[in-house]
Amino acid sequence: MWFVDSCRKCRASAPGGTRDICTAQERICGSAEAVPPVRNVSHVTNESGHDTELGTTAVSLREVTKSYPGKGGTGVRAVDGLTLDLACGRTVALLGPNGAGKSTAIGLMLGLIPPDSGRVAVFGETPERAVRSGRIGAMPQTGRLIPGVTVRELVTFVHRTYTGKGRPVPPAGELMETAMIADLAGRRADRLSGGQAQRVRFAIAVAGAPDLIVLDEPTTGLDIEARRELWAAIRAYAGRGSTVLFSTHYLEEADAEADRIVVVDRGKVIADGTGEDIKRRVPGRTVSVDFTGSFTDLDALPHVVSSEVRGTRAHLHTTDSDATVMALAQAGLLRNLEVKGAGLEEAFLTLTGSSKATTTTPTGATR
Ligand SMILES: Nc1ncnc2c1ncn2[C@@H]1O[C@H](COP(=O)(O)OP(=O)(O)OP(=O)(O)O)[C@@H](O)[C@H]1O
Repeated sequence: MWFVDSCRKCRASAPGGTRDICTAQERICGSAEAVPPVRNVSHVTNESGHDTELGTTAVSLREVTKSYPGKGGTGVRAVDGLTLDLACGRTVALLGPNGAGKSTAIGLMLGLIPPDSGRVAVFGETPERAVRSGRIGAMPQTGRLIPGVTVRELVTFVHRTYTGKGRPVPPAGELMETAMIADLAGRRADRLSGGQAQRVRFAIAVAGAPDLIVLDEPTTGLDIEARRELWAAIRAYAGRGSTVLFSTHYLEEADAEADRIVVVDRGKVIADGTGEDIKRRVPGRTVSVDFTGSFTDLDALPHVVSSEVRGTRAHLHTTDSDATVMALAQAGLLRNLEVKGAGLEEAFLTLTGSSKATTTTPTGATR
């Protein structure tokens, strides 16, 4: 059995550990699942009264692999030897192009998908046990709200399934306030806008006051205002000491909302750190010029990783801005030149090595 620094339950302490007693540690130690020890724990008490420890592991994946059968015997390796630890109390973004393995990784963490090999632990337990004990709440990518009931009826019903089960949960009214849906209480759940429905789904996901909430592309398809409102609700929840893991295609969203960004591609982690860390890893720059010609011509310029045209401005993401600028000059395209350091988007495109990767800006334009 693995144990944290010290624990009343297993009566063991890791080298250098203290004898402080912590109920959260007790829960973690109660499992036979292995999670690596984490040091320098500081405590946060969340709204539900549970101790959450910044620095203690909420989710641990060890060499996890998952393949799906494909046509003609060729399988797809969706998750490929993934090793990842998510610390309690943090907000983490899982970023990656289409088909990178984000949803599969989330399915593994939620116990919805069994791994082919490797080990998945959530708060030191199997995902299934963590889900059963109410420690994880999830908002999947798809799923309609039950028709024919009001928002209040739906949220109250889900809330009731969690009350009296040992975990303290906030009153249903407070839950609706947190999810910013109090004003929708009397509305039919199946007749809401996309953004309103997502906030109701968020309320359902947090109804059991989980310590970890997993959100699979929570803002996809929402307009700017709806995204802003959903994030206000998620942020309020995270602020109570809960761990948040979300997958997204919105790079700016990951940069703005996450303490840590984990970039996955072809089922592997290819970058991991803060938005600043990830930007620093990429020496690329953005070269912008006035442009009214063909978009595809720009991709062929030397060292251009990706390009886009917004209005009459072309923005070229390049790994060698000098060479790109020279080529633009030779092509007679050097008008109103501007050269800037790489943003997260350029970093992402360079790291995933593909200008064809589907990334989306918060304005909704997909490339
Ligand atoms: N049930 C399945 N059967 C077969 N292949 C699957 C299945 N689910 C996912 N895949 C494949 O596994 C790979 C990873 O898919 P996954 O949905 O995990 O990626 P993703 O990063 O979440 O993608 P997206 O951003 O498009 O949602 C893809 O190649 C996908 O086609």
